[in-house]
Amino acid sequence: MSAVHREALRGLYTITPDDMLLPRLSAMVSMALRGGCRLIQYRNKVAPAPLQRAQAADLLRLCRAVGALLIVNDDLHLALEIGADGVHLGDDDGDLVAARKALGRERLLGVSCYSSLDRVETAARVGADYVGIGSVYASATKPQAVRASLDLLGEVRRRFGLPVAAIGGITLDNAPEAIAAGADMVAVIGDLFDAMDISARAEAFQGLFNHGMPVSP
Ligand SMILES: Cc1ncc(COP(=O)(O)OP(=O)(O)O)c(N)n1
Ligand SMILES: Cc1ncsc1CCOP(=O)(O)O
Ligand SMILES: [Mg+2]
Repeated sequence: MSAVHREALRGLYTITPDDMLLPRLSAMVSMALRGGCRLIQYRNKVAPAPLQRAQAADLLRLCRAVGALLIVNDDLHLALEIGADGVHLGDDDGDLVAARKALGRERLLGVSCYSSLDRVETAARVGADYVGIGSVYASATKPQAVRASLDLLGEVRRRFGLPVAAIGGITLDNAPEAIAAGADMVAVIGDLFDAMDISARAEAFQGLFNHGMPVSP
């Protein structure tokens, strides 16, 4: 993994909300980038494939302009097709070994591990670049998600040395607790994109990593 990639695996990890409008989604992600976020995941569970492709390509353009990384959720082929910086795969999203091979060493592979140390072990064995742990808190975006304990964040970090993204119900209020427990990244949808000022909220999340305290409310 390059130094640039390693550096990006700390801080706010912006995950996109389901949105059927390309300009609106791009405008929202631009605000997160303006707030200093340098890691974006394109996740859209409702858009048809052609719109997904167009949205992901536009987000990649925005990320490239500021030196941020774009990870595509679920879809290795889309990630490779647009030349994204990596893919994030869960339990049902395809073979991890094949994905690692197709991505090469330069592009990132993120793996959802839920609350399972066995899955973290598998992710480490196949050469994942980071793991997602959660849902750490109750998530309005994905209420049915399995829950993971805060303690697991630190345990995964200590035992496997892989960057850990805490996900699920993360807010500006509870993120310090997740970071103190061992999260290298906080992966956020709702509390970022529901904010009145998305840039300010992104900056506040980033500030938790830079100074240990939010920059602004
Ligand atoms: C950083 C991060 N961690 C976990 C997930 C969840 O992935 P998955 O379990 O495949 O669920 P969906 O996101 O596809 O609904 C994630 N996307 N990102
Ligand atoms: C994709 C995913 N996986 C577990 S919770 C979740 C959704 C996270 O969204 P939010 O930050 O709004 O809880
Ligand atoms: Mg998935």
